[in-house]
Amino acid sequence: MTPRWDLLLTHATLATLDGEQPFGLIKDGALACANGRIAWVGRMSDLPSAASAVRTENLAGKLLTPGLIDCHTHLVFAGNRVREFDMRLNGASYEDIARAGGGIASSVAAVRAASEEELLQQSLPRARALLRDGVTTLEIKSGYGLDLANEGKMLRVARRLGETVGVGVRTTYLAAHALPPEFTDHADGYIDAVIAWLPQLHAAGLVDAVDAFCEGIGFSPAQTRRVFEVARALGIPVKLHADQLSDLGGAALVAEFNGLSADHIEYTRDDGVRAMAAHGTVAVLLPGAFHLLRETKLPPIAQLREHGVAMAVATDCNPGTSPLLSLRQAMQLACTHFRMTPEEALQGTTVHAAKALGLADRGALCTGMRADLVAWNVAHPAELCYWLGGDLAAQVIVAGQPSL
Ligand SMILES: O=C(O)CC[C@@H]1NC(=O)NC1=O
Ligand SMILES: [Fe+3]
Repeated sequence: MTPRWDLLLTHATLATLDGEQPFGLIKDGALACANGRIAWVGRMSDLPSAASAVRTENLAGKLLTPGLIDCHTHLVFAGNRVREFDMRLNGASYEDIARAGGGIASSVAAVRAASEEELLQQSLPRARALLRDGVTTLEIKSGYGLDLANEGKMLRVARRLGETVGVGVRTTYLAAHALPPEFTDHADGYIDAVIAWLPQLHAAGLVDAVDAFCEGIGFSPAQTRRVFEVARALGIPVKLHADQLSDLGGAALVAEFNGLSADHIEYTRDDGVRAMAAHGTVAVLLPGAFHLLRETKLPPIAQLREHGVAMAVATDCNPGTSPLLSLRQAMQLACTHFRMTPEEALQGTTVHAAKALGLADRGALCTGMRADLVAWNVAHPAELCYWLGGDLAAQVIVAGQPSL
């Protein structure tokens, strides 16, 4: 039977992220889409001669990759915190600012004051900026509402962003991000509330995963564990802001719950890496926050490689530690600061990022996967980590449809 495709892209340099070749590279390749899925991928010389498509486009050697997946963002927020940026340039630490009532708390006030529509309108430009730079799936966390109504507002805005911009969105409930003013000095009572709100938000279809900020200026391992136990009882996967500023054993804790990912992990020790390897927990590396905070403690990249822990890379787009609007820039920082290879960085924003979100239908150029694709104005995948800035995405295709 002659295949009848919707779209056929020819003469492309395919970075499939599949197979034995570095980047899964196929020179002079072709890829066909049908009904939003990849229907055929391979060498031009193997293309079925009778194949035809509604639209055929010759990419003339351009690089074609899977759509990029930003697996860790706080993209929904109001206002910004440029003043803190200036304070940090003058020597204040992230903790100093948080303890002085700035930091996350100031974003909480702004989100609570914003309507759902205002929050959507302020967040749309950030989602569109990431899309223009090749992102076709976004994870978006709550965590600036810190009460039921405002956490729900954030999660609804996250869902609406996906519908409005036309990208895939996975939501993460991060009410355990900071202590709201009404619970000052009463962290355990706030965790009771965080746990109480979860079933209702999950029943409303707003929660795909649960996260917490396990840190000296966040919540303790014991408080984190309480949240995770309720998530597990509800069948919701977990992930964790783990060991970012100190070693609290966060990576081992989220691995114990078969967590999707441990994120940041600058201070994670070998036992945490081994636990992640044993449980298939992905390491999500966030070089934007490392860079903006001028952190010096590197995540345990060598141990992650040694133990075969999948490494993802994300923007951590947020107004405090990582106002980063380019996942490609995060890849560049991951190579420059963390010495990841360009192949590891691209794996980190495709196949490994999909794993960090529990998604098996995207992240590589394989038959049957979602036809989320980016055609780039470059010839080799390493250039995605090489160029700083620039407008490299020639076409972004989501579920087989051009999105730009
Ligand atoms: O500063 C913010 O607004 C969020 C910072 C972000 N959240 C977290 O737990 N760690 C981070 O880097
Ligand atoms: Fe974060």
